Amino acid sequence: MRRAYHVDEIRRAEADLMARLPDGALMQRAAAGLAAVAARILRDSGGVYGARVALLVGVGDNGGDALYAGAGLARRGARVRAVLLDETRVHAGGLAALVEAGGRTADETALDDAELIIDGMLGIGGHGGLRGRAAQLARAAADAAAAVLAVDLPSGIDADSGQVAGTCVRADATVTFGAYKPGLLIDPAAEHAGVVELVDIGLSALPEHAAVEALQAADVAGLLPRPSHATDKYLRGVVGVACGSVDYPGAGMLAVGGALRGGVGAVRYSGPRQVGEEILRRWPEVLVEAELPSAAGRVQAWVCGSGLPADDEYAAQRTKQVVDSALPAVLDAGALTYLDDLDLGEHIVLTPHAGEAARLLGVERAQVEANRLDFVRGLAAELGATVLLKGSTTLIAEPGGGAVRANPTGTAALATAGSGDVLAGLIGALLAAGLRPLDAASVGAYMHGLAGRLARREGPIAAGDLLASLPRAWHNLQ
Ligand SMILES: NC(=O)C1=CN([C@@H]2O[C@H](COP(=O)(O)OP(=O)(O)OC[C@H]3O[C@@H](n4cnc5c(N)ncnc54)[C@H](O)[C@@H]3O)[C@@H](O)[C@H]2O)[C@@H](O)CC1
Ligand SMILES: Nc1ncnc2c1ncn2[C@@H]1O[C@H](COP(=O)(O)OP(=O)(O)O)[C@@H](O)[C@H]1O
Ligand SMILES: [K+]
Repeated sequence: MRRAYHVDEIRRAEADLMARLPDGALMQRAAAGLAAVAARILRDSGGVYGARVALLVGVGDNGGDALYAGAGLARRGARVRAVLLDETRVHAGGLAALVEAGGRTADETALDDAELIIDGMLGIGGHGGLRGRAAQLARAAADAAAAVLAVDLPSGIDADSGQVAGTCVRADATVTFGAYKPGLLIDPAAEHAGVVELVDIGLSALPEHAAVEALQAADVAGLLPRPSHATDKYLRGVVGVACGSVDYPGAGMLAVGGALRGGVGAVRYSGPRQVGEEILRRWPEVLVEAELPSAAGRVQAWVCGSGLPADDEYAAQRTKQVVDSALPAVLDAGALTYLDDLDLGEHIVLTPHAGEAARLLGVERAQVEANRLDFVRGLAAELGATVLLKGSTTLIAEPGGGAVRANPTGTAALATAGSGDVLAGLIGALLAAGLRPLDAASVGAYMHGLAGRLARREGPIAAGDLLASLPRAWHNLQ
């Protein structure tokens, strides 16, 4: 699991540790970790000795880290040049160490022939987007041929929210110190960080709950339902799917397809007769049941809403019956328009995209897009349900607070009609198999993204291709 903490939490943990260590020790640890990663990158392109390294050096401790790491590389024979953001404000000890090791200051032409650029302009002390010379240097780094290694985080991203306001450094790799920051897990900032490596500097006084966490492959493998030897189809779980309508039958098909790939023993379909007949033609193994959920056979969880129209009495009734069953359920798409007066709870997973979330909160879509972390937390708290906010980084929040999950497997290939229906079916199956709502939603998003990544290798994908690659995604984790 990758755990990320907010800047004020990291600062408190850092102060606790600094009080117990000699002056400057923490920066030395950070710089040593940074220099080790830089050396590894340079080794892959011909070695540290003689390599040309440019440092972008800001006015704070982020610049200090870069200078001490640069000194370490210079001692190993690298030709290190420091481009200072402000010559009147620079970490004096770091600059002295660099010069003593044979490095020197330079103007920004140092970027032109560098093999590696180390971005030490701004770390967790940064506020707002890059301005003036910092923005200019970020653009020059983007134009240069060198690989870019960010110190702690790419300069200019918002560490706490993952927002990017204006120009910001785009790194190939980031060395982050002590703990992840939410911005390293949430787009658009995460996308600017490249491969993120965590350097342990001994921070221990971090809060019990992370602000944001991201499941990794091993976590997901541990959560996937696995049938025991002596199981049967009912013990594995039965999921009910109340999706699809006469006007939108495809959404019902795709949700059923996702549910069939979610590790349950059986899928029951409840909906219009003609949609049920279509489903049976494609999947004879589905149990096609009554048109209303309350009349269907027993299930352990429901999926409802994909392909349900708004302002429709039958759709409202299907949604209400699913929620009234008090079973765990996924409410997607159309079902999100019928939430008034329903008794939601943590066991209900709502799956809005930013537009649907905006409508539920009575705000503009752009506001949600601009601060997805706050809005997913707010929506979960306000509606009293588990909320999965879809998007380039899908986020999942519980109504009682706690760590928000950020999905690490997203790919733009998923932005294709019907892909959300597959996701809803998949999460419903994981709920029926017994995963708790937060885990079902985050494992579902992880597998959905992984299936998208596998499928896109063969070319552009449609939602149906996700169904075909889900078993491969599953296999990859076993
Ligand atoms: N937190 C930790 O545990 C550790 C932190 N260290 C380093 O210290 C960094 C934090 O250092 P600082 O607190 O000095 O902060 P930074 O070095 O991130 O930034 C400091 C200064 O940049 C200026 N600034 C802020 N926003 C700006 C903007 N948008 N454009 C231009 N200038 C701007 C301000 O004058 C601010 O005081 C971390 O990111 C990390 O690199 C490490 O040295 C050691 C361990
Ligand atoms: N830029 C993106 N990068 C990664 N995933 C995305 C992006 N845009 C959308 N997605 C994902 O694609 C899926 C689209 O779902 P949704 O908006 O409900 O579409 P539909 O209703 O057509 O199925 C969601 O899982 C969402 O997280
Ligand atoms: K930085």
